[in-house]
Amino acid sequence: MAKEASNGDTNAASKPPPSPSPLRNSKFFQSNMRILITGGAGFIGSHLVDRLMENEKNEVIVADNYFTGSKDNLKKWIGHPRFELIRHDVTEPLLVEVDQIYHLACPASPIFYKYNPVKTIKTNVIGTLNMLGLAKRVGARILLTSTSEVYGDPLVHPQDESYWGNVNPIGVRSCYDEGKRVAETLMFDYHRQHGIEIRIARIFNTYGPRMNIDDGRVVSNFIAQAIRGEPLTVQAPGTQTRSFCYVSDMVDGLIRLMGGEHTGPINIGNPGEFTMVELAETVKELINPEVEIAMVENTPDDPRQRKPIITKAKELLGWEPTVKLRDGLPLMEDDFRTRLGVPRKK
Ligand SMILES: NC(=O)c1ccc[n+]([C@@H]2O[C@H](COP(=O)([O-])OP(=O)(O)OC[C@H]3O[C@@H](n4cnc5c(N)ncnc54)[C@H](O)[C@@H]3O)[C@@H](O)[C@H]2O)c1
Ligand SMILES: O=c1ccn([C@@H]2O[C@H](COP(=O)(O)OP(=O)(O)O[C@H]3OC[C@@H](O)[C@H](O)[C@H]3O)[C@@H](O)[C@H]2O)c(=O)[nH]1
Repeated sequence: MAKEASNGDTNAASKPPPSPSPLRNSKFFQSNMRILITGGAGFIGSHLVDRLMENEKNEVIVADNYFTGSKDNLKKWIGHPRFELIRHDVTEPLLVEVDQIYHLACPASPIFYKYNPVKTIKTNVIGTLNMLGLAKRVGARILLTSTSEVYGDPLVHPQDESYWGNVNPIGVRSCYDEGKRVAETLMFDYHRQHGIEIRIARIFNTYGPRMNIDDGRVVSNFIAQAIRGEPLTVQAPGTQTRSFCYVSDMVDGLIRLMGGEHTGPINIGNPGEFTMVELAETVKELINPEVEIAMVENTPDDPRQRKPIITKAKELLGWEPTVKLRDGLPLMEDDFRTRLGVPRKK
């Protein structure tokens, strides 16, 4: 006779072992890639979530403290069986079983990263250490979204990945640019010392729908100002340059980098280079020819020029941007008009 099981079921020993849960056979458990995105409620992160969720084999977990991000950016996925959202600050350890980690968590707009500089550097250093610790523990591949700001105020122009940069270590931007430089160092030390699979993207200025309206970055400022009919605030001298990448191109580059064989660092950005006066004139022409352009005071240590060389991305990832600034700006305008409640004039 079968030995009585503790639950009183005398037939327990003769039955096949119970399957852990009937959900095992549902779609949820058939995923073959479990992906953590830190900072996934932010601008780039939420677009990355959208793209990764399109693949039914992916299960996506977002960890975000909502400092500059919002649940609103993820509302279409909340409740989806392949999606989880965790309120979590990366300066604290996190344990989740994942195969890949996209580590984006960090405020990106200068006004936000300068707001609490000690927290920004903690996020970059302790946050990256925690995510590397997680990658080591569960054997995950980890991608860091580093930045063109590691080149500082570059003395070499345009910039390729071999340039070591010109960064002020004690300036008001250092919490971010030195923070990201340490984060890159940690990535390579974990790779060399512990064999962790790492990927580093050096992202150049990215724009698109879902940027915070009062984010403070130049493209979101100019578009919101043009829609509201306010002067476009060009920070002096206006001859400083940036190269702007549309967010869908950026997400494509990040996914290719994660899926490829190269650690990086690899520049991901659009080499089209514009002065801030040129950008203001383009926004004025496309969105509101009536607005004025006003020259205002700049902030310390503003890099004077920035343009990526993307030969590595082209050759190693088969990636290059496809959306020109003139095509991307109207797509962002639509989103800003909807959120500001200001429809286009007929
Ligand atoms: N957008 C760009 O032009 C650009 C350029 C270079 C690099 N990057 C990098 O890409 C990443 C994403 O940038 P973004 O433009 O989407 O910025 P964002 O501010 O919209 O998103 C950052 C996200 O990280 C979250 N976050 C911040 N600190 C956190 C913490 N301690 N713990 C958990 N979550 C935290 C925020 O709440 C937000 O959701 C950042 O790492 C940024 O440095 C962006
Ligand atoms: O209203 C504005 C805002 C900004 N600017 C100028 O526009 C340029 C770009 O400034 P942003 O604040 O958009 O961004 P920055 O290029 O300085 O930094 C960004 O670079 C790369 C990323 O890591 C970050 O997203 C962010 O730090 C600067 O020269 C700034 O002086 C204006 O002329 N007017």
